[in-house]
Amino acid sequence: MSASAVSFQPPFSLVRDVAVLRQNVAAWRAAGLRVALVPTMGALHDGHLSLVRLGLAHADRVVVSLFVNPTQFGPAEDFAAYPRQEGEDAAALRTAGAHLLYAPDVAGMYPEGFATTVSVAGVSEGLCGDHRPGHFQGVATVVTKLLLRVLPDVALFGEKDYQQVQVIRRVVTDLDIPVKIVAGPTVREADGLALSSRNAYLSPAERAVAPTLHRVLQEAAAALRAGEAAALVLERARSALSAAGFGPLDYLDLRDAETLVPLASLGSRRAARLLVAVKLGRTRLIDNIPVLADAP
Ligand SMILES: Nc1ncnc2c1ncn2[C@@H]1O[C@H](COP(=O)(O)OP(=O)(O)OP(=O)(O)O)[C@@H](O)[C@H]1O
Ligand SMILES: CC(C)(CO)[C@@H](O)C(=O)[O-]
Ligand code: BAL
Repeated sequence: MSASAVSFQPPFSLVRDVAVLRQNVAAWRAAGLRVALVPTMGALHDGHLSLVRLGLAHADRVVVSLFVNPTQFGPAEDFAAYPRQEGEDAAALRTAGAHLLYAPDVAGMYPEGFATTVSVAGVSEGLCGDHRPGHFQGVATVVTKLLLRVLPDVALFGEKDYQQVQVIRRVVTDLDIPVKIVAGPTVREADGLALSSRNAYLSPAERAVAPTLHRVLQEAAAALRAGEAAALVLERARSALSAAGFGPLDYLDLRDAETLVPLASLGSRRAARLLVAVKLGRTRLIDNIPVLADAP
Protein backbone atom coordinates (compact mmCIF):
# COMPACT_ATOMS: atom_id res chain seq x y z
CA MET A 1 0.00 0.00 0.00
CA SER A 2 1.23 3.49 -0.85
CA ALA A 3 2.17 5.86 1.96
CA SER A 4 -0.62 8.14 0.79
CA ALA A 5 -3.36 5.57 1.41
CA VAL A 6 -4.05 5.15 5.13
CA SER A 7 -5.91 1.93 5.76
CA PHE A 8 -8.79 1.71 8.23
CA GLN A 9 -10.47 -1.68 8.09
CA PRO A 10 -10.77 -3.27 4.69
CA PRO A 11 -12.64 -2.58 2.52
CA PHE A 12 -12.63 1.11 3.59
CA SER A 13 -9.68 3.37 2.82
CA LEU A 14 -8.75 7.03 3.13
CA VAL A 15 -6.91 8.30 0.06
CA ARG A 16 -5.32 11.72 -0.53
CA ASP A 17 -3.43 11.07 -3.74
CA VAL A 18 -5.24 11.18 -7.09
CA ALA A 19 -3.05 8.40 -8.52
CA VAL A 20 -4.03 6.07 -5.65
CA LEU A 21 -7.68 7.06 -6.13
CA ARG A 22 -7.45 6.10 -9.80
CA GLN A 23 -5.76 2.77 -8.98
CA ASN A 24 -8.64 1.85 -6.67
CA VAL A 25 -11.28 2.83 -9.21
CA ALA A 26 -9.42 1.02 -12.03
CA ALA A 27 -9.32 -2.18 -9.97
CA TRP A 28 -13.07 -1.97 -9.36
CA ARG A 29 -13.70 -1.31 -13.05
CA ALA A 30 -11.55 -4.30 -14.00
CA ALA A 31 -13.78 -6.41 -11.74
CA GLY A 32 -16.87 -5.09 -13.54
CA LEU A 33 -18.12 -3.03 -10.58
CA ARG A 34 -20.20 0.16 -10.83
CA VAL A 35 -18.90 3.24 -9.00
CA ALA A 36 -20.79 6.08 -7.28
CA LEU A 37 -19.39 9.42 -6.09
CA VAL A 38 -20.79 11.54 -3.24
CA PRO A 39 -18.99 14.92 -3.11
CA THR A 40 -19.01 16.62 0.33
CA MET A 41 -17.26 19.23 2.40
CA GLY A 42 -17.32 16.99 5.47
CA ALA A 43 -18.82 17.56 8.95
CA LEU A 44 -21.05 14.71 7.90
CA HIS A 45 -24.64 14.26 9.06
CA ASP A 46 -27.50 11.99 8.04
CA GLY A 47 -28.15 14.08 4.89
CA HIS A 48 -24.72 13.07 3.59
CA LEU A 49 -25.14 9.49 4.77
CA SER A 50 -28.50 9.26 2.98
CA LEU A 51 -26.59 10.01 -0.23
CA VAL A 52 -24.11 7.24 0.59
CA ARG A 53 -27.02 4.83 1.04
CA LEU A 54 -28.53 6.02 -2.25
CA GLY A 55 -25.11 5.52 -3.86
CA LEU A 56 -25.04 1.93 -2.59
CA ALA A 57 -28.42 1.38 -4.26
CA HIS A 58 -27.03 2.62 -7.60
CA ALA A 59 -23.53 1.15 -7.57
CA ASP A 60 -21.24 -1.52 -6.10
CA ARG A 61 -18.62 0.88 -4.74
CA VAL A 62 -19.16 4.32 -3.18
CA VAL A 63 -16.43 6.99 -3.14
CA VAL A 64 -17.07 9.98 -0.86
CA SER A 65 -14.96 13.07 -1.40
CA LEU A 66 -14.21 15.43 1.47
CA PHE A 67 -12.78 18.74 0.37
CA VAL A 68 -13.58 22.14 1.87
CA ASN A 69 -13.24 23.96 -1.42
CA PRO A 70 -11.76 27.44 -0.89
CA THR A 71 -12.82 28.74 -4.30
CA GLN A 72 -16.56 28.52 -3.54
CA PHE A 73 -16.32 30.71 -0.42
CA GLY A 74 -16.47 34.50 -0.66
CA PRO A 75 -13.81 36.57 1.14
CA ALA A 76 -16.21 37.40 4.01
CA GLU A 77 -17.57 33.85 4.29
CA ASP A 78 -16.76 31.02 6.70
CA PHE A 79 -14.00 29.06 4.93
CA ALA A 80 -11.65 29.22 7.93
CA ALA A 81 -14.38 28.46 10.47
CA TYR A 82 -16.03 25.68 8.43
CA PRO A 83 -16.24 22.58 10.68
CA ARG A 84 -13.47 20.05 10.04
CA GLN A 85 -13.66 16.58 11.66
CA GLU A 86 -12.10 14.12 9.27
CA GLY A 87 -11.62 11.29 11.77
CA GLU A 88 -15.28 11.27 12.81
CA ASP A 89 -16.36 11.57 9.17
CA ALA A 90 -14.24 8.57 8.17
CA ALA A 91 -15.72 6.47 10.98
CA ALA A 92 -19.28 7.43 10.02
CA LEU A 93 -18.63 6.59 6.36
CA ARG A 94 -17.15 3.22 7.15
CA THR A 95 -20.20 2.38 9.28
CA ALA A 96 -22.52 3.58 6.49
CA GLY A 97 -20.84 1.21 4.02
CA ALA A 98 -18.84 3.65 1.86
CA HIS A 99 -15.71 2.12 0.35
CA LEU A 100 -13.28 5.01 -0.09
CA LEU A 101 -12.89 8.50 1.37
CA TYR A 102 -11.02 10.76 -1.03
CA ALA A 103 -9.69 13.75 0.93
CA PRO A 104 -7.16 15.71 -1.11
CA ASP A 105 -5.42 18.79 0.26
CA VAL A 106 -5.74 22.19 -1.38
CA ALA A 107 -2.41 21.91 -3.24
CA GLY A 108 -3.46 18.51 -4.57
CA MET A 109 -6.65 19.98 -5.98
CA TYR A 110 -5.22 23.29 -7.20
CA PRO A 111 -1.51 22.79 -7.94
CA GLU A 112 0.70 25.75 -8.75
CA GLY A 113 -0.25 27.20 -12.13
CA PHE A 114 -3.90 26.12 -11.93
CA ALA A 115 -5.80 28.51 -14.23
CA THR A 116 -9.00 26.91 -15.52
CA THR A 117 -12.54 27.52 -14.28
CA VAL A 118 -15.96 26.18 -15.23
CA SER A 119 -18.57 28.89 -15.38
CA VAL A 120 -22.26 28.19 -16.01
CA ALA A 121 -24.60 30.86 -17.35
CA GLY A 122 -28.36 30.85 -16.69
CA VAL A 123 -29.04 28.54 -13.74
CA SER A 124 -26.03 29.93 -11.81
CA GLU A 125 -27.51 33.40 -11.98
CA GLY A 126 -30.01 34.70 -9.45
CA LEU A 127 -30.82 33.18 -6.03
CA CYS A 128 -27.54 32.10 -4.34
CA GLY A 129 -25.63 33.16 -7.46
CA ASP A 130 -26.53 36.79 -6.77
CA HIS A 131 -25.69 36.65 -3.08
CA ARG A 132 -22.53 34.54 -3.29
CA PRO A 133 -20.60 35.94 -6.28
CA GLY A 134 -18.23 33.33 -7.72
CA HIS A 135 -19.74 30.55 -5.59
CA PHE A 136 -21.15 28.44 -8.42
CA GLN A 137 -18.03 28.89 -10.53
CA GLY A 138 -16.09 27.42 -7.59
CA VAL A 139 -18.59 24.58 -7.21
CA ALA A 140 -18.77 23.82 -10.95
CA THR A 141 -14.97 23.78 -11.26
CA VAL A 142 -14.31 21.50 -8.30
CA VAL A 143 -17.18 19.14 -9.13
CA THR A 144 -15.92 18.87 -12.72
CA LYS A 145 -12.46 17.98 -11.38
CA LEU A 146 -13.90 15.43 -8.94
CA LEU A 147 -16.00 13.82 -11.69
CA LEU A 148 -12.99 13.61 -14.00
CA ARG A 149 -10.76 12.21 -11.25
CA VAL A 150 -13.20 9.49 -10.19
CA LEU A 151 -15.10 8.97 -13.49
CA PRO A 152 -18.05 7.47 -11.60
CA ASP A 153 -21.14 5.92 -13.21
CA VAL A 154 -23.33 7.98 -10.93
CA ALA A 155 -22.83 11.07 -8.73
CA LEU A 156 -25.21 11.99 -5.93
CA PHE A 157 -26.16 15.43 -4.64
CA GLY A 158 -28.72 16.65 -2.12
CA GLU A 159 -31.85 18.60 -3.08
CA LYS A 160 -31.20 20.82 -0.06
CA ASP A 161 -28.71 22.63 -2.36
CA TYR A 162 -31.27 22.75 -5.15
CA GLN A 163 -29.65 25.38 -7.38
CA GLN A 164 -26.34 23.51 -7.08
CA VAL A 165 -27.96 20.36 -8.50
CA GLN A 166 -29.30 22.29 -11.50
CA VAL A 167 -25.86 23.86 -12.09
CA ILE A 168 -24.16 20.44 -12.00
CA ARG A 169 -26.75 18.91 -14.35
CA ARG A 170 -25.97 21.73 -16.81
CA VAL A 171 -22.20 21.14 -16.50
CA VAL A 172 -22.35 17.39 -17.23
CA THR A 173 -24.74 17.93 -20.13
CA ASP A 174 -22.73 20.77 -21.67
CA LEU A 175 -19.30 19.18 -21.17
CA ASP A 176 -20.41 15.66 -22.19
CA ILE A 177 -19.28 14.13 -18.90
CA PRO A 178 -20.62 10.55 -18.98
CA VAL A 179 -22.15 10.37 -15.51
CA LYS A 180 -25.70 10.05 -14.22
CA ILE A 181 -26.59 12.80 -11.73
CA VAL A 182 -28.98 11.67 -8.99
CA ALA A 183 -30.57 14.12 -6.55
CA GLY A 184 -31.48 12.81 -3.08
CA PRO A 185 -34.36 14.26 -1.06
CA THR A 186 -33.63 16.71 1.76
CA VAL A 187 -33.21 14.98 5.12
CA ARG A 188 -34.79 16.95 7.96
CA GLU A 189 -34.83 17.00 11.73
CA ALA A 190 -38.14 15.86 13.26
CA ASP A 191 -39.15 19.54 13.56
CA GLY A 192 -38.57 20.16 9.84
CA LEU A 193 -35.18 21.90 9.89
CA ALA A 194 -33.07 20.71 6.96
CA LEU A 195 -29.88 19.03 8.18
CA SER A 196 -26.84 21.17 7.38
CA SER A 197 -23.27 21.26 8.64
CA ARG A 198 -23.81 24.96 9.32
CA ASN A 199 -26.66 24.24 11.79
CA ALA A 200 -23.81 23.75 14.28
CA TYR A 201 -23.38 27.55 14.25
CA LEU A 202 -26.91 28.11 15.66
CA SER A 203 -27.27 29.16 19.31
CA PRO A 204 -29.92 27.24 21.32
CA ALA A 205 -32.34 30.17 20.93
CA GLU A 206 -31.74 30.31 17.15
CA ARG A 207 -32.09 26.52 16.88
CA ALA A 208 -35.56 26.84 18.46
CA VAL A 209 -36.59 29.41 15.83
CA ALA A 210 -34.96 27.69 12.82
CA PRO A 211 -37.78 25.16 12.02
CA THR A 212 -40.07 28.12 11.28
CA LEU A 213 -38.25 28.37 7.94
CA HIS A 214 -39.64 25.06 6.70
CA ARG A 215 -43.08 25.73 8.19
CA VAL A 216 -43.30 29.08 6.38
CA LEU A 217 -42.37 27.38 3.09
CA GLN A 218 -45.01 24.69 3.63
CA GLU A 219 -47.71 27.27 4.39
CA ALA A 220 -46.75 29.31 1.32
CA ALA A 221 -46.77 26.21 -0.92
CA ALA A 222 -50.23 25.24 0.38
CA ALA A 223 -51.56 28.76 -0.29
CA LEU A 224 -50.14 28.72 -3.83
CA ARG A 225 -51.70 25.34 -4.53
CA ALA A 226 -55.01 26.68 -3.22
CA GLY A 227 -54.86 29.39 -5.89
CA GLU A 228 -53.78 32.46 -3.89
CA ALA A 229 -51.84 35.08 -5.85
CA ALA A 230 -48.09 34.41 -5.70
CA ALA A 231 -47.11 38.01 -4.93
CA LEU A 232 -49.34 38.08 -1.85
CA VAL A 233 -48.26 34.64 -0.65
CA LEU A 234 -44.57 35.47 -0.98
CA GLU A 235 -44.97 38.80 0.79
CA ARG A 236 -46.81 37.11 3.68
CA ALA A 237 -44.07 34.47 3.94
CA ARG A 238 -41.32 37.12 3.98
CA SER A 239 -43.16 39.00 6.76
CA ALA A 240 -43.59 35.78 8.76
CA LEU A 241 -39.84 35.12 8.62
CA SER A 242 -39.03 38.65 9.71
CA ALA A 243 -41.55 38.46 12.59
CA ALA A 244 -39.97 35.18 13.75
CA GLY A 245 -36.55 36.85 14.00
CA PHE A 246 -34.95 35.87 10.68
CA GLY A 247 -33.07 38.41 8.62
CA PRO A 248 -31.75 39.75 6.45
CA LEU A 249 -33.47 37.77 3.69
CA ASP A 250 -31.39 36.96 0.59
CA TYR A 251 -34.40 35.63 -1.32
CA LEU A 252 -37.72 33.81 -0.99
CA ASP A 253 -38.91 33.08 -4.47
CA LEU A 254 -41.11 30.90 -6.68
CA ARG A 255 -39.14 29.38 -9.55
CA ASP A 256 -39.48 26.92 -12.42
CA ALA A 257 -38.08 23.71 -10.90
CA GLU A 258 -35.70 23.01 -13.78
CA THR A 259 -34.62 26.32 -15.30
CA LEU A 260 -35.04 28.31 -12.06
CA VAL A 261 -36.56 31.22 -13.99
CA PRO A 262 -38.91 33.29 -11.80
CA LEU A 263 -42.61 32.38 -11.95
CA ALA A 264 -45.26 35.03 -11.39
CA SER A 265 -47.92 32.35 -10.90
CA LEU A 266 -48.50 28.60 -11.06
CA GLY A 267 -50.70 29.03 -14.13
CA SER A 268 -48.47 27.18 -16.59
CA ARG A 269 -48.63 23.82 -14.67
CA ARG A 270 -44.83 23.47 -14.95
CA ALA A 271 -42.98 21.97 -12.00
CA ALA A 272 -42.37 24.77 -9.52
CA ARG A 273 -40.23 25.19 -6.43
CA LEU A 274 -40.12 27.63 -3.53
CA LEU A 275 -36.55 28.50 -2.55
CA VAL A 276 -35.27 30.55 0.37
CA ALA A 277 -31.97 31.79 1.80
CA VAL A 278 -31.96 33.85 4.96
CA LYS A 279 -29.73 34.71 7.87
CA LEU A 280 -30.59 33.60 11.39
CA GLY A 281 -28.11 35.39 13.60
CA ARG A 282 -24.76 34.83 11.88
CA THR A 283 -25.87 31.61 10.18
CA ARG A 284 -27.08 31.59 6.59
CA LEU A 285 -29.80 28.94 6.13
CA ILE A 286 -31.13 27.69 2.79
CA ASP A 287 -34.14 25.50 2.07
CA ASN A 288 -36.58 24.68 -0.73
CA ILE A 289 -39.70 22.60 -1.33
CA PRO A 290 -41.73 21.55 -4.38
CA VAL A 291 -44.97 23.44 -4.99
CA LEU A 292 -46.05 21.47 -8.04
CA ALA A 293 -44.70 17.95 -8.47
CA ASP A 294 -42.05 17.60 -11.15
CA ALA A 295 -43.68 17.13 -14.52
CA PRO A 296 -43.70 13.49 -15.77
N1 LIG B 1 -30.20 17.74 4.71
C1 LIG B 1 -29.67 17.21 3.61
N2 LIG B 1 -30.35 16.26 2.93
C2 LIG B 1 -29.83 15.72 1.80
N3 LIG B 1 -28.63 16.06 1.28
C3 LIG B 1 -27.92 17.00 1.93
C4 LIG B 1 -28.39 17.62 3.12
N4 LIG B 1 -27.47 18.52 3.53
C5 LIG B 1 -26.46 18.46 2.64
N5 LIG B 1 -26.73 17.56 1.67
C6 LIG B 1 -25.92 17.27 0.49
O1 LIG B 1 -24.67 16.76 0.85
C7 LIG B 1 -23.70 17.14 -0.14
C8 LIG B 1 -22.55 17.80 0.55
O2 LIG B 1 -23.00 19.00 1.16
P1 LIG B 1 -22.18 19.81 2.22
O3 LIG B 1 -20.98 19.02 2.61
O4 LIG B 1 -22.03 21.21 1.79
O5 LIG B 1 -23.14 19.73 3.49
P2 LIG B 1 -24.11 20.77 4.06
O6 LIG B 1 -24.68 20.22 5.30
O7 LIG B 1 -25.01 21.22 2.95
O8 LIG B 1 -23.17 21.92 4.48
P3 LIG B 1 -23.43 23.46 4.47
O9 LIG B 1 -23.73 23.77 5.86
O10 LIG B 1 -22.13 23.92 3.93
O11 LIG B 1 -24.56 23.78 3.53
C9 LIG B 1 -24.42 18.12 -1.09
O12 LIG B 1 -24.84 17.40 -2.24
C10 LIG B 1 -25.60 18.55 -0.26
O13 LIG B 1 -26.71 18.97 -1.04
C1 LIG C 1 -20.68 19.79 -4.10
C2 LIG C 1 -19.62 20.34 -3.14
C3 LIG C 1 -18.98 19.18 -2.38
C4 LIG C 1 -18.52 21.01 -3.98
O1 LIG C 1 -17.52 21.52 -3.17
C5 LIG C 1 -20.22 21.37 -2.17
O2 LIG C 1 -20.70 22.47 -2.84
C6 LIG C 1 -21.23 20.78 -1.25
O3 LIG C 1 -20.80 20.20 -0.25
O4 LIG C 1 -22.45 20.88 -1.50
N1 BAL D 1 -23.67 23.02 0.68
C1 BAL D 1 -23.16 23.92 -0.33
C2 BAL D 1 -21.76 24.30 -0.09
C3 BAL D 1 -21.59 25.72 0.36
O1 BAL D 1 -22.49 26.28 0.99
O2 BAL D 1 -20.54 26.28 0.08
